Amino acid sequence: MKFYLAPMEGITGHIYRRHFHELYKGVDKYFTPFIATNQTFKLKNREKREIDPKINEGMYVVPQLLTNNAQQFIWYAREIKKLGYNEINLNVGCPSGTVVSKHKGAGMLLDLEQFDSFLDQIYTELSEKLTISVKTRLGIENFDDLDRITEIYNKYPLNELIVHPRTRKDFYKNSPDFNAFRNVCEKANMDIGYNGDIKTSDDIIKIINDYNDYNVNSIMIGRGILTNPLMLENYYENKPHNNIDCDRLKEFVSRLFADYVSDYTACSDAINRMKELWFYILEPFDNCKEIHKEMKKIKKAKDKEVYESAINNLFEILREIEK
Ligand SMILES: Cc1cc2nc3c(=O)[nH]c(=O)nc-3n(C[C@H](O)[C@H](O)[C@H](O)COP(=O)(O)O)c2cc1C
Repeated sequence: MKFYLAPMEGITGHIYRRHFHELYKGVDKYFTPFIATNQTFKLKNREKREIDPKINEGMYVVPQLLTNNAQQFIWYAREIKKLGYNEINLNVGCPSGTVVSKHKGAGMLLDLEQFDSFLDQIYTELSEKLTISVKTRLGIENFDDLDRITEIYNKYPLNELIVHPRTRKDFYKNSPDFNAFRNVCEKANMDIGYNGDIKTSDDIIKIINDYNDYNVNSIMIGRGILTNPLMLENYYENKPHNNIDCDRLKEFVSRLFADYVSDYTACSDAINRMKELWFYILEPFDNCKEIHKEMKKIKKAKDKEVYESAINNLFEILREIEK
């Protein structure tokens, strides 16, 4: 089984990926947060940095595109290929209202004929040796179109279909629908990846065991790794999933913060970026009053000193818990 770090806009950018890769093991592929194509046919500086081969050196990085325009997909894909990437991922999952209303992300599933013709155009015109994987939801309001969606994917030589078995309507609520996932596994003719709510080694083992008879070759993990970056090592080394290794975590968040501070003009932006990550890291400690208190301080922090003092206190508490 291969493990992928899910693309997460605003969190798993190049800084997160680099430090994660230097400090933690277990991820085979890293997906960039989506790059939205546009008619200027120009990569923004921020996007260029995200896929700069030097910045991503030593990691298998897959740039992800968000678009419903075949010509734009083709232009961006060629630019990305020129940089040395051999795989591109198409986002057919983003549930955000502004994205879906433009028939992008999960919104591509609103008009399946149009979606089919989009895939047809990119596969007809992109003659370069470039593999395309898709990260997809399985419907808009319900799973009624599931068979048709799978049929469409089956028409094209996709490298891999990474399935997040929720509808657009679900956003990230409700549980992933395993009947819908099994249905895709039964009918799809390509490699399949699973994504959604994998938080512990037991969740991983369940996917491996339950879909042993199908082409499920990868598991993509987002929030589980944000919560505990040690998650895959815990799985490989048979350690409890709440093993966090405070020293390494402290090193990780310190490096991230230092790089965000130098990346942003305002320190408060770097703090905001960290707050988002702390929300996930501290989720398992929701019932711990002392942690709540420090979390509140982090939420209010506007300058480096206040933020760092709260972090130091947090690690003292986490170390006590670790004992
Ligand atoms: C804050 C946030 C940002 C996300 N950004 C992206 C993105 O850029 N591209 C994408 O395909 N999915 C994105 N996702 C979805 C995740 O990649 C993943 O499919 C989702 O979190 C479910 O997996 P998980 O339960 O392992 O986290 C995002 C999710 C969240 C919560």
